[in-house]
Amino acid sequence: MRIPFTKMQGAGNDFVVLDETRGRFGLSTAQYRFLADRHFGVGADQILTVRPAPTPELDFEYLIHNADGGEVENCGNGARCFVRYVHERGLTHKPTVRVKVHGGAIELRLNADGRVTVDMGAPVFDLERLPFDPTGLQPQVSGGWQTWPLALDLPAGVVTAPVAVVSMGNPHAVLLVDDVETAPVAEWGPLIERHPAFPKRVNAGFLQIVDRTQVKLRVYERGAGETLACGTGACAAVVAGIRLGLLDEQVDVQARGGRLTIAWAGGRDLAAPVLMTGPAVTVFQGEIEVPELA
Ligand SMILES: N[C@H](CCC[C@H](N)C(=O)O)C(=O)O
Repeated sequence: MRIPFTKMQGAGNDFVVLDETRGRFGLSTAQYRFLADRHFGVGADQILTVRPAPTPELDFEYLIHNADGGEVENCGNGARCFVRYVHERGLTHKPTVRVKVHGGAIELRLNADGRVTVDMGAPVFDLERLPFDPTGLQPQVSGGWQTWPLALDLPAGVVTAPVAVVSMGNPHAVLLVDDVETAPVAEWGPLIERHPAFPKRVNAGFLQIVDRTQVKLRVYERGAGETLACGTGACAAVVAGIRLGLLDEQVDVQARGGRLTIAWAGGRDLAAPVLMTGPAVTVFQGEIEVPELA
């Protein structure tokens, strides 16, 4: 099956975008994995799919599949690319669009300066909804909130990683580190991602606080490995930093692939939405022959 696609990136987190507004390709998990493969397919961290809105109050539906082919609840950098895509393709002329995602609905705005602002909705702290199973874990009080001491079984022995847990529709575990450049992302990331306390696995964020309005972040993403930026991860990290009493309400997040700005008034209202602003770039368009893969 020959499929047209658009390659996009948001702060270095890269995507294959598929237009299913006029019909579906009916791709299997293996075919999504093929599209994301950097040697045999196009190559991407996630595959984004544009579909017509399921209900009149929405403008589109937005599906996200990780590089491993699994469908997930939300993708922040992808959301910014999504709104640039639907404008560039003439699928809408509305500067702000409301989009259904697996984890709920989000609002996307294309700004005059070319950056994109996304209302990512309110963070979720309910452990069952995350989902996070705290059985056998004792929370550690930290700055008026809490972290959970995950035991990680490293070759050199067991270490404890105290993580803050929060959902942006998708699950995140945030670990404070002194220096992101020397943080054990490759070693600890996969162990946190697949830790038994996370029944649906988790995205693992490594957060360095520079000051109350600037942080550095690396994320070992569920189903994709370390990416150059993670939008929901940036939201989750800033939310955790604010709840731990370490950050102000607007924070610049420096990821390896670019800068995102996150704002959350959670110090006053935990149900406040998280607003994320950042770049969204179209890299190229193409077509690819996708083999029949069950
Ligand atoms: N790996 C994530 C999905 C993509 C999130 C990330 N690319 C973003 O920009 O939010 C998950 O499994 O929940």
